[in-house]
Amino acid sequence: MLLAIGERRTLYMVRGLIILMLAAVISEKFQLTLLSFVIEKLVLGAAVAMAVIFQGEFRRFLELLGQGKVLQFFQRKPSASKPNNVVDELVEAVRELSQNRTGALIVVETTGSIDMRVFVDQGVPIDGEISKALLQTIFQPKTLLHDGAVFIRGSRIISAGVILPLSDKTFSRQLGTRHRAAMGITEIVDQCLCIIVSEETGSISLAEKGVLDRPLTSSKLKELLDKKFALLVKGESVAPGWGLLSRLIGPKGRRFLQTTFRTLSSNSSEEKK
Ligand SMILES: Nc1ncnc2c1ncn2[C@@H]1O[C@H](COP(=O)(O)OP(=O)(O)OP(=O)(O)O)[C@@H](O)[C@H]1O
Repeated sequence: MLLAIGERRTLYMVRGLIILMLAAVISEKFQLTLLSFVIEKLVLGAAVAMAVIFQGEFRRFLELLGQGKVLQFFQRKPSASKPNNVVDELVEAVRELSQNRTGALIVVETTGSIDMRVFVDQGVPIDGEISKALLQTIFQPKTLLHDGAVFIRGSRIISAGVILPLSDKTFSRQLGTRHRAAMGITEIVDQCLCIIVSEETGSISLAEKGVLDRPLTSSKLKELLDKKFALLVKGESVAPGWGLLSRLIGPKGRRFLQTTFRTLSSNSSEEKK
């Protein structure tokens, strides 16, 4: 229940915690003792749950703090960017799959790392460099792995045969479960895109945040992917896991945190000298 399985869900959880904290302050102000007691316990429980959810981020934060490199925490992991050849290999594979009417479903991680527990089935680990040949091979109808989605992180194919959660939205009859699965995963996980090649028509679609952009030509797909990853590289330098916090505190808050931590880091390096 309390797994951080997507930025949007996490955002709702943090909002919930903030609402609870506000309710605690208000009930205390109006001296509603019993309500205040209950809310206080709820806030405590929620805070512990959040600490468990973000344990990875906290651990990394404390490690970097100890090393006096806390600024690194606010820098985006290089995996968010995709070198041109990765997008090229991906688009070339999609173009040929589309020409041959070979169905395909590809989940591409954008910012941060997706908690793979969000997948209904995590599929079979591959951990191979992206290549047109590998993608085409996986989606050949005679292979065992062609059913399901391929999951891409950075420049690597992490797994194949991944089963995604389906969207509950009502669809045009033209769109079957492959498209529903693409919309389902992008509805609940913000930090991914999903590329779909229809087996029936060969049409290419791109799903993001539960919305399908279709039909696309392969050159349009390349344009969209290039634009997306260029934006990510230019984007604010906040660690993926903290994208949520960053959104909550806004640009002023980010500047304040970065200045504070820059000062702290320089103080700690001076102390070392
Ligand atoms: N939940 C899912 N997660 C991952 N892949 C799925 C899922 N559901 C279906 N698929 C893939 O989609 C294929 C079935 O596609 P289906 O024909 O129902 O969808 P479609 O959207 O009409 O696609 P197409 O246009 O290619 O026919 C399955 O063989 C499987 O590979």
